[in-house]
Amino acid sequence: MSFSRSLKEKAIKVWEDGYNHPFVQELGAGTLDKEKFKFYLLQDYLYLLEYAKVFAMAMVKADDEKMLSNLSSITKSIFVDEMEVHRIYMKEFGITEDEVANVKASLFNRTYTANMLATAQKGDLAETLATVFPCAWTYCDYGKRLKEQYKNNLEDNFYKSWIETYAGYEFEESFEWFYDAIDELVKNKTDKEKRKIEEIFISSVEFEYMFWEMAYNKEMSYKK
Ligand SMILES: Cc1ncc(C[n+]2csc(CCO)c2C)c(N)n1
Repeated sequence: MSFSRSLKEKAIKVWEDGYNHPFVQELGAGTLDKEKFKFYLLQDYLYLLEYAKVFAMAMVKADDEKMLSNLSSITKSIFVDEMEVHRIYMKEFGITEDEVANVKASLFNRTYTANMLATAQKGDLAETLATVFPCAWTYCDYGKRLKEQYKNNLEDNFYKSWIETYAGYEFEESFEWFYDAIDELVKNKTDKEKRKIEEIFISSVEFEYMFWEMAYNKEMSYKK
C-alpha cells in the first residue's frame, strides 16, 4: 500500500472513534438534536474560512501547474459546494446573515485552525497537505458509511443533504489527487520526515474527533 493510503491505518483508533461518535451516529440516524447541529454549522462556517487560507498557503509552496490548479479547485469548492450545505441548513434554521457575522469561533475551533495554519507556515507542501487531508478523507468515509448504514430511513432524515454531499461521488473525486500528490512529495523524504507527516495527519484526525465532541457539547470555551 502506498504511503498516503496507509495514513488512515496509522490513525485507525481515533478514525473509528470519530465515526462512532454520538454526533456522527445520531446525524446518520436523524436523531441529532438540532441545536447541536446548528452550533456545528455556525462553527463549521468559521472553520471553513480558515481552512481555505491553508490552501492559499499551500499554493504559495506549489510550483507545477496541475498542483496549483488542483489546490485552487478545492478552494473554490469550499465556497461553492461545501458552503452550499451550510446555506441549505442555515435557511432551514432561519439563521440570518447578521447572526452568522456575529458568531465567534469557539476556543477549540480556533485551536484546530491555528494548528493547521501553523503547520502550513512552518512546513513544506507535503506537511501542509497532510494537515488538511483528514478533513476531506474522514468526511468522505463517514458520509459513505452513514448513507449505507442508515439507508432505510434516509428519506425522512433531516440531515439527508449533509450525508449525501459527503457520500457523493463528486466529493470523493474532488480530492482523489491528494493520494498521488502526497506519494510524489514524500518520494525523497527520510523515514524521520515521513514520521513527521504521519504525526501531522494523525493530529488532524484527532482534531476532527474533537470537533464532533465540541459540537455535541456546544462548547464555546473551557466551560459551557
Ligand atoms: C471541521 C470540518 N472538518 C472537515 C470538513 C470537511 N471539509 C472541509 S473543506 C472540504 C472540501 C475539500 O477538502 C471538506 C470536505 C468540514 N466541513 N468541517
